[in-house]
Amino acid sequence: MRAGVIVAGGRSTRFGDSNKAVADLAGTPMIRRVADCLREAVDELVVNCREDQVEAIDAALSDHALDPTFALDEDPGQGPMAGIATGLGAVDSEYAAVVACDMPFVDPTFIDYLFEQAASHEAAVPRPDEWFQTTQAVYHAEAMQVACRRALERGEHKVVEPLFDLDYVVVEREDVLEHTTLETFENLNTREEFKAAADRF
Ligand SMILES: Nc1nc2c(ncn2[C@@H]2O[C@H](COP(=O)(O)OP(=O)(O)OP(=O)(O)O)[C@@H](O)[C@H]2O)c(=O)[nH]1
Ligand SMILES: [Mg+2]
Repeated sequence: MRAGVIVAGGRSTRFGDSNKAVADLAGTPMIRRVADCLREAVDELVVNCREDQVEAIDAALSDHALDPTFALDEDPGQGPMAGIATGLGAVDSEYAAVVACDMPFVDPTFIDYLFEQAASHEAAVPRPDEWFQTTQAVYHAEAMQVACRRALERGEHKVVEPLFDLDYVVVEREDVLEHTTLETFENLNTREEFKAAADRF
């Protein structure tokens, strides 16, 4: 069993006043596009968000084959790492792919590859450039959850911080490019980026 966790508890400030997770992207809410991609790679789906987002996200994912469950931020606005921990706390599977709600081009074959790489380790995290792509990575759910909670207790909010407590595999650029394209990491933040991306579906 493999899980997917979509992290969607952000405030979408660069997008304006509305929740970008459910914003229309070429006729489909963005988060539904992410769930559709994950459907090819996982058996269960958890959506992490704030309580006030549930109704709209649930509607955006209505009748989805993965039948998502929600994991709500108790203390909203603590950043993506807190959301990752909350989401991972709700999965049944040993390993979970964490994907941000604003990555509508996520490549399921690459997610498969990350699951393979994470096996017998505690995480597989792509590093296509100088940054770790911690919101498109596969984690041992329990181990990462514990590491996130520890990092938060230390007052750390950077998502790389819990990695250093884990046995993690780095999927370097060359390896990334052998299995997918950089489009998989593209994340949409502004209305302009939405408009430009919509033309590609
Ligand atoms: N649970 C949770 N998720 C978050 C939080 N902040 C960001 N995220 C999620 O992390 C991912 C990447 O974050 P951003 O691209 O910065 O999204 P955002 O924070 O909603 O948008 P901006 O306000 O424009 O930065 C998105 O999937 C967000 O939903 C948070 O405080 N809590
Ligand atoms: Mg943000």
